Amino acid sequence: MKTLTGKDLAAAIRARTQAEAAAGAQPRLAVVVATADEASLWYVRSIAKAAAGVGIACDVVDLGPDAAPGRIRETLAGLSADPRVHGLMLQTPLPPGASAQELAAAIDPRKDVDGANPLSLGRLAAGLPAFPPATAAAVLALLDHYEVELAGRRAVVVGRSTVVGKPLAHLLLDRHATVTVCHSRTRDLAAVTSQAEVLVAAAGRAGLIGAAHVARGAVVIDVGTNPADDGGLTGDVDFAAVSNVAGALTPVPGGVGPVTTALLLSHTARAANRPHDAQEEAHDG
Ligand SMILES: NC(=O)C1=CN([C@@H]2O[C@H](COP(=O)(O)OP(=O)(O)OC[C@H]3O[C@@H](n4cnc5c(N)ncnc54)[C@H](OP(=O)(O)O)[C@@H]3O)[C@@H](O)[C@H]2O)C=CC1
Ligand SMILES: Nc1nc(=O)c2c([nH]1)NC[C@@H]1CN(c3ccc(C(=O)N[C@@H](CCC(=O)O)C(=O)O)cc3)C=[N+]21
Repeated sequence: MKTLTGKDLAAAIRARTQAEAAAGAQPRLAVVVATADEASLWYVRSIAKAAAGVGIACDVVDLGPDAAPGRIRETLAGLSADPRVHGLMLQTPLPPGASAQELAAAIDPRKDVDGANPLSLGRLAAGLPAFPPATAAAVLALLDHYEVELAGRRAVVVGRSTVVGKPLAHLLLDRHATVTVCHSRTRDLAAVTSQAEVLVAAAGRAGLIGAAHVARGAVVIDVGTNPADDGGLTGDVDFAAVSNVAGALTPVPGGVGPVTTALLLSHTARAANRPHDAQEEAHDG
C-alpha cells in the first residue's frame, strides 16, 4: 500500500505560487469569516500563514458569529468592487439563516478563488474556464501528482456538497472517468464504493469507509477532516483497516488538506496576474 502524502506537492505548488506572486503586483486575498467554528478558524489561520510565506497579502475580515446575512453580502460586494483585492473567499460554516450559496453570488467570479459563486460551478459543469473549489482541485492535483489514470476508470465520490462532492464529480467527468456520486440516501454504500477503482470520501463522517467499502488495489482519497478524540483530526476512512485493502491511500492529516491551502493561494496569484483567465466570458470589459 502506498501512502499518498500531500506535503511535497503542497510545497511545490507554494514554490510555483511564490514565483508567480513575485512576477507582478502583490496579490491580495480577502477571507470573510462569520463563525466561531474551531476547525474553520484553524483553516483561516493556516491560509494567512501560508499566504505570508509565498508573498500574498491576506486580509481576514471577521464579522463575528452573529453577523447578519445582509452585512455579509455587503462586505462581499465591497471586496468584490475593491481593485486592491484579487481573491475573495467566504469561509463556512455561516450563522444560522445565512446561505453560503446565496451569499457567494456576491463574489465577483473573477475573484472567486474557492469556486463558491454558483456561476463558477455552472461554468465548471459546462466545461468553461472557472476556478474550482480549492478542495476539489486538490483531489485532482493529488491524483495527477501520483499519476493515477482516470480516463475510462470507475470513480466513486461519497458526498454531494457544493464545495466538494459536486464540483469534484464534474472535474472527474471532464477527465473521462465513469463517475458515481453517493450520499446519505444511497442504499448499500459498500456495494457501490467497492466498485470504485478511484474512491473519494468527502462525507464528514469519521471512519465511514472501512475495508468492506474498498476494492483490492483501489486508490482512495480521504477528504474528511473530522475532530478526533485526541484533539487532532481524523478522516472519513478507517486508515488502518483500509490500508490492508487499498493500493494507495491519502493520510489525514497530511493529505488533501495542505494541497487545498496551497491551491487557494495559487488561484489567488492567477487571479491577480491574469484576471480574465478564469472567467473569459463571464464579464465583458
Ligand atoms: N481537507 C480539506 O481541504 C477540506 C475538507 N473538508 C471536509 O470534508 C468533509 C465533507 O465536507 P462537506 O462536503 O463540506 O460536508 P457536507 O456536510 O456539506 O456534505 C457531506 C456529504 O456527505 C454525505 N453523507 C453524509 N453522511 C453520509 C453517509 N453516512 N453515507 C453517505 N454519504 C453521507 C451527505 O449526504 P446528503 O447530501 O444526503 O446530506 C453530503 O452530501 C468534512 O469532513 C469536511 O471537514 C471540507 C472542505 C475542505
Ligand atoms: N468556503 C470554505 N472552503 C473550504 O475549503 C473550507 C471551509 N469553507 N470551511 C472549513 C473547511 C475545512 N478546510 C480545511 C482545509 C485544510 C485543512 C488542512 O490542511 N488540515 C491539515 C491538518 C490540520 C490539523 O492537524 O489540525 C492536514 O490535513 O494536514 C483542514 C481543513 C477547508 N474548509
